[in-house]
Amino acid sequence: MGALSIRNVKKSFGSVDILKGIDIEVEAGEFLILVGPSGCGKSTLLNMIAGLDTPTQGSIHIADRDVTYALPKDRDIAMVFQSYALYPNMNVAQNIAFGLEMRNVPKPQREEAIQRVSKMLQIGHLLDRKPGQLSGGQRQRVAMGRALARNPALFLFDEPLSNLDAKLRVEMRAEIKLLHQRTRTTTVYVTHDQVEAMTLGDRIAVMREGVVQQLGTPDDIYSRPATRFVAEFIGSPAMNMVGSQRAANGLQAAGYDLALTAEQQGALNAANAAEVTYGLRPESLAFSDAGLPGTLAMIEPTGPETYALVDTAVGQLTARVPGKVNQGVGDRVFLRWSAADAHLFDAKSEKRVA
Ligand SMILES: Nc1ncnc2c1ncn2[C@@H]1O[C@H](COP(=O)(O)OP(=O)(O)OP(=O)(O)O)[C@@H](O)[C@H]1O
Repeated sequence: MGALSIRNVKKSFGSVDILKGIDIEVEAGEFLILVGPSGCGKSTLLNMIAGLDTPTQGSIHIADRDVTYALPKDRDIAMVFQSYALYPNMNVAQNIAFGLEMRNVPKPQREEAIQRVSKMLQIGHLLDRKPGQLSGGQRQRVAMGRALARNPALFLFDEPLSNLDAKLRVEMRAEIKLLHQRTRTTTVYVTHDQVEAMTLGDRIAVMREGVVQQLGTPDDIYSRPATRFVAEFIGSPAMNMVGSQRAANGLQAAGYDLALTAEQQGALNAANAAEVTYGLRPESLAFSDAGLPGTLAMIEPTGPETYALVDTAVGQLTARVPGKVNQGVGDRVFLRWSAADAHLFDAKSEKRVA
């Protein structure tokens, strides 16, 4: 059995069902991401793992122990929040050691823990400062230090980086990853940021309206999204979605034949879907001398690559091309792609067909 089992967990507030039966098994040492749009129930689920709330139905097991109704302090977990929740009157060392003191850990061991985590997080020079004398990134490091001092069985993070500016967020993200590589503490990390999800997670649970739509490795989620929602939620710019109909020899959108592989054709025949959403990641599109004709509507250079919005008969498509684009707005262009790069979804059920 795993380090954390979430079994058929449901949660309702009054008559509103917020979580609709969540099943997740987390292995020891794994870094699991819960990601999804605002209001999908990520924090509600995390709070139940932490013991800050109880499920309406189902159970939660940590290290094979049923903790569904156990108090947070009896769960051997440590939690890091978006708001650092440091004690303003205590210095950094006291903040780090506070949890240990509450558990009556003797002073020499507390000192040892302060040294260990402050070295790991490179905050040794800040131990005498109060939280008010620290930057946002330093505060978040102290909050992590406090959690690490305890050597918990399970680390829980609730959007820990969302209060930091963009540059610091990238730095702290790398630090959290390094920290996990070093400690291998089983971790559940809530975010609505798909880049954090992709870069940090061993596996990602993509949630929508209280349901896990897909649970898989970052590569599974990106390369084989199980639903249209997952396909559009992960990846930036978002996957292009073209509405299409079955035709005698494949798929058509606005009279244009969309290329299919033999395998996709077979899956389509088996799926019996009349309307199909044909998805193409922006990086799957390239400019060419022939292909789908269109007009360049907008050019967004980012430096290493350019996002080009192209108006075509099948709708506006975003292409993500390396380097610069030589053409200008209003120019006629042709888009080309490999059929194998297309993602097919049943337009009705929104589930992946191929
Ligand atoms: N105590 C509560 N009483 C009633 N409704 C609640 C309560 N707590 C949360 N909700 C509702 O449950 C839903 C899920 O909330 P939750 O905070 O889990 O979402 P989230 O995915 O973490 O979103 P965010 O990214 O915005 O934090 C929301 O619609 C929220 O309004």
